[in-house]
Amino acid sequence: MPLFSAALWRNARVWAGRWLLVAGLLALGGILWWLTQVYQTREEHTRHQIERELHAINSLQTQSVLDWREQRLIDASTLADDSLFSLSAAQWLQVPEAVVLTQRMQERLRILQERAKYTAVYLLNRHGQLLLTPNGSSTGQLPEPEMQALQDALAQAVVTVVEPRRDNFFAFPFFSVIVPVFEGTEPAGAVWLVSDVRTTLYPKLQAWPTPRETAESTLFSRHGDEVRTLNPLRHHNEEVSAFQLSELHSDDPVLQAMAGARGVFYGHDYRGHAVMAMANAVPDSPWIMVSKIDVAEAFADTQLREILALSLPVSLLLLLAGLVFAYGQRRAWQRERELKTQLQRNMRWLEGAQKAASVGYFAFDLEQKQFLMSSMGNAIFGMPYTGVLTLEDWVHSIPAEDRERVLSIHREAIAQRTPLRHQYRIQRMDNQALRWVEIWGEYEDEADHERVTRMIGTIQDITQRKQSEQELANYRTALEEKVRLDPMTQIPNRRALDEHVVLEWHRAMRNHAPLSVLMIDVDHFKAYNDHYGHVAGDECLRQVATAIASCASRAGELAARYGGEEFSVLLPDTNTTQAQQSAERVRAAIEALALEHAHSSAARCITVSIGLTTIVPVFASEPDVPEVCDIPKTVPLAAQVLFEQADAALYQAKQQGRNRVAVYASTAPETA
Ligand SMILES: Nc1nc2c(ncn2[C@@H]2O[C@H](COP(=O)(O)OP(=O)(O)OP(=O)(O)O)[C@@H](O)[C@H]2O)c(=O)[nH]1
Repeated sequence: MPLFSAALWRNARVWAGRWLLVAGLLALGGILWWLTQVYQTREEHTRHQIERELHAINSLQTQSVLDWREQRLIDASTLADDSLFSLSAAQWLQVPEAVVLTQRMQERLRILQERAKYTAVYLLNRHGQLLLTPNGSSTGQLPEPEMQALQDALAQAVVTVVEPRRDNFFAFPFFSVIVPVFEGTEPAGAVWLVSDVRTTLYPKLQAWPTPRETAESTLFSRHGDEVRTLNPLRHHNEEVSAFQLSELHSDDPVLQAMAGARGVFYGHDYRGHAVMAMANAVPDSPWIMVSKIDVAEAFADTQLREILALSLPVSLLLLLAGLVFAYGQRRAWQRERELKTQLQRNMRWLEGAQKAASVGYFAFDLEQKQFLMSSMGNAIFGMPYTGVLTLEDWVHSIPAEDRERVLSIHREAIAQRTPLRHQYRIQRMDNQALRWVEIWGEYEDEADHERVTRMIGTIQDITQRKQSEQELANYRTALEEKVRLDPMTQIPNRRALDEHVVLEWHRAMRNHAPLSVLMIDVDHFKAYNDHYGHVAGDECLRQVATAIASCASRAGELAARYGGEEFSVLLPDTNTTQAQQSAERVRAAIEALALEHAHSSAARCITVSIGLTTIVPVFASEPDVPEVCDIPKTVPLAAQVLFEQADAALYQAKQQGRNRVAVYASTAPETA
């Protein structure tokens, strides 16, 4: 006996498979966790890198703007401290019509404009009237904010600035510096230095050292509920210079910066995009520099790079898993194909066998009330192959006289849930021919009777078998008849007589009725044979037999050839007197044949001698009937006594001269 049985091995394989699956899932989970950790670490690293980049750029640009602003103020302060220029300007303001002074003043203004790269330079009086430019005299009045700045500059003797703004005065946004001019201690006027911020400031903000598409630096300043932008917004279709605070997202970097946020922070900008931002105030100004970049862009490259890097092991894993899966699928597919081929071959064999044996199979759906049939199943009912036989068609195929019987058998089988074994006749649908079929049916799932819905089984055309059986039965009957018939005389033989006498003996015993037997022998038949020949002897015996048989016509009576030229007649329910009469009728009937017998001592024709006996059979144990010692207890042997007694009587008839009837006479009573 093997150490491990097949069941144990199978069990072990199943468990090994389960453990392998669990181990595989755990390994996959571990790898995914490790990949996530690696990805998060690298993402954090990238975040720090971008924050550093943003910080550097913002600081750089803030410093650059600060430098630009300070440079403007330094230039202006230098001008304010230039006493020679102040003196010249004050003189010219007193005598503006002096040509030489005017030319000298214009020259100074031109040098100033070119050196400090101002967009416009004006000399104006202390009332704000524009008087002189590098290109010639000028007219007009200083605009309002600058007017206020002029007042402050003259009052405090300091250089004042007007923050960048838009005004109809110029077609561009401009930054103003007012430099006061004094004559001694008396305010005389001022120089108005104008910078176009588009050409002087914007380039400093646009210079972003990395090729980022969404990177943007903007200078903001707050004015009540309004936020003004100093430079245009990179991603705004229209040129917007101001926002209402309410228009901005609650976490807009500008709002956060206004609220004091500094360093790197996150939010959503005016486009609604998630951004990383950095804010810095420009010292000594109301400006706040906000630099930002879209989170999506900041991490896009990184994510792509990380995903590409991390996807390599994942891809390898997936490839491996895919290969294993494909291998498994291929094996399963091959196995399935083999099974299908095997199944198809088996089905072909089965169908061939069913066709040869005229067997079809069916599935009877108890709920749908229809038979699902195989092709042979349909063919047996003489219908084209549809795969279905409706209950109605099936019922109609059963001959009307058999229908109720067949249906009740089916109903009972379904009700009792017992297997169906049944033979019945059907009428084919195509040619109406009557056929015998045999049906074998069982329920599909016998274990669960409650849910039985189908009976499956086979149906076979057994017409030929039935015909063969019938022919066999007929042949057997004929054979049996022949076995009990004497071939020459065509009347029952000794065998038939023996069987019949046993039956009648029993009946007589039950009914206490007399039973008589005639033993008949043809007289001098040897002489007849010798004289007329055996062929004539046979013919004579046939006629004698026919005549004797015609005398035994009552129910239960049987005439038989006992052997040779001896015949016997069994007369049930017949007493001695009646038997004598019957015997006389037989004797007379033979005589009446008038078959010539020239060598008979009894007559000139064929005659017979008859011995008869009558017995009333009784049970040997009956108390009031004296036991007859010479009658055996078994019925066949007891019946044999009848023939012995009749034979004895026949002997007497022969002795007494033949052609006569003799009754058996003994000392014993007539019953046995
Ligand atoms: N032709 C023919 N003869 C038969 C047949 N069976 C028996 N026999 C003859 O019947 C004869 C009987 O003769 P026996 O027994 O001597 O008696 P019997 O000549 O009839 O004389 P009793 O009986 O004394 O009158 C025999 O010769 C048999 O050959 C048969 O089937 N056909």
